[in-house]
Amino acid sequence: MFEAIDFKAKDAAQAFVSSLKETGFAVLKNHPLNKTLVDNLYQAWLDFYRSAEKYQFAYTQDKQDGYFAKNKAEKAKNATQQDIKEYFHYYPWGQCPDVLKVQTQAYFEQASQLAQTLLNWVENQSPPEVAQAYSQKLSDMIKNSDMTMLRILHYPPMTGDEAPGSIRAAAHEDINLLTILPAASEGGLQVKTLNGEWLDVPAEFGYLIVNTGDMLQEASAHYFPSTTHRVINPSDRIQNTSRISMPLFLHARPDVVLSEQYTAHKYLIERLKELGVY
Ligand SMILES: O=C(O)CCC(=O)C(=O)O
Ligand SMILES: [Fe+2]
Repeated sequence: MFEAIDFKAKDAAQAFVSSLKETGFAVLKNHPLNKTLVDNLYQAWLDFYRSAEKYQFAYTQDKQDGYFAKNKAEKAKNATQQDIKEYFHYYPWGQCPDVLKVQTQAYFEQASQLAQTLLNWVENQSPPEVAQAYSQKLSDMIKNSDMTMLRILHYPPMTGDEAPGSIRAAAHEDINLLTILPAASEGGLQVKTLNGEWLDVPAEFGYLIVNTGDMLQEASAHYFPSTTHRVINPSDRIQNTSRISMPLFLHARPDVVLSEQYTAHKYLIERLKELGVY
């Protein structure tokens, strides 16, 4: 089970960073995200996904903003089937339906600010030998970055016609530095522990999931492990239900050196190619 960390506790930063180190993720309670705003966004984006308007926002390969239809959805590295999902990549500079813009931008700012705070915690709590190996301070890696992105996902109700073996989101690791993931509208998210067990993550707004992405793993020479996670298909009881979720992916500027081998840009492009979206 999870031990939730109280975001407002005195030792929160230390507890948070040691959880990332031990498991690649952390569960935060007493977090500052706004439930009403998130609920409203889930409903408003669900309406968008139910309309044909979505097709006017198709993503472009070079910028990666906009709508990814189900048949364009990424295929997790090493997975044999595409995920059963459609999604939208929101960047402040990118495409967004007018009716969703104000609230989506408000949430983007709220979640980005929290992500920055948490990255500062990681920076301050990194052991000296790890911190010395960062090419620049973690907080500088995201300065003026326009790569941080909000992904709004819609997992449609299951129809029974899904390709055998396909799953809402196959096991994967996130590409970015840190991911901020409020409870989805339904359960299904599981994270893999370091001893290989799948653990159900609570889908209650009070618990916020934060996980390490591959770029932080790379920048820390694997001191911080990047968590493997997935979204399993619903049981019979909720077959007819859509699922909406909204991870924020905190990204470094493209020029940032992560390791001897990679800049953030090189790393991202390599990963997008593996996912079949670039
Ligand atoms: O839908 C979720 O709960 C998780 C989504 C996810 O892991 C992702 O899009 O990277
Ligand atoms: Fe993910």
